Amino acid sequence: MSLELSDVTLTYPDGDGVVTALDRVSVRVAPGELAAVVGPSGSGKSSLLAVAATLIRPDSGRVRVGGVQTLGLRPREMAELRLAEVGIVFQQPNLISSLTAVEQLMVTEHMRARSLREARTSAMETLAAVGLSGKERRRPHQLSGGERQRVNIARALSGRPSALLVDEPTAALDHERGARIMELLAEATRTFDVATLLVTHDTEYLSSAKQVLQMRDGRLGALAADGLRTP
Ligand SMILES: Nc1ncnc2c1ncn2[C@@H]1O[C@H](COP(=O)(O)OP(=O)(O)OP(=O)(O)O)[C@@H](O)[C@H]1O
Repeated sequence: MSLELSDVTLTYPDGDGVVTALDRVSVRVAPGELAAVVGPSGSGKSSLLAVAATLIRPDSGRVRVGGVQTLGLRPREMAELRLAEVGIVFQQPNLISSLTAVEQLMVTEHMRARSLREARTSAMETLAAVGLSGKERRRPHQLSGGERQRVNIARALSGRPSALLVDEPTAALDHERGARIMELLAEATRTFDVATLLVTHDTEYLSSAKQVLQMRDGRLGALAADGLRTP
């Protein structure tokens, strides 16, 4: 089940007028596919992620996640859909300092009303899939920056979402670690058959992306060698 935004427009109030953060944006990401969106600061990348994550309702247009059309859903139904179908990787891992890696995942597993035993088994499997076998009982301060980012990614994948939304995953990492995290995201996208939409300033790691799109002034187009080509 893919992630699909069709003709999405989002405005924010700005004094007497409005700012158009997303201007008739359409994008479709298939399961197992990674799409990257690049664009300058203020172009609308965070707004795109927030709408795709069902955190913000657009003014117009349609958002479909995990086969569900979100238009017309009540806030509670949106929250349930988000919990079941959406994984979000924030730029900062925001791990809880007193919890071990496996416990970080179990917190979100438990929110999905799983038994503790099921939650632990699933959390261990997910950590293994991101290369953290043997480090399940470490707390955040006992992990490297890259390993903390892996726990962050594993936590977002732990509910087996249909869509994975990733905000600037390489921003705080050096070149080698940044490249490894992008490879991991590409691999996890295939392993978990998830539709991954990633936004980034970094244009150097885009080879793992199936689609590369460019956001400019709220409009999304294919990234062409000669600049923006609107669809
Ligand atoms: N809550 C808000 N109220 C008013 N305007 C906003 C709000 N959030 C964002 N904007 C405006 O919407 C536009 C898009 O912002 P957005 O945060 O989506 O850009 P971005 O590409 O993610 O930027 P950055 O790379 O700097 O994080 C910008 O003009 C921004 O000033």
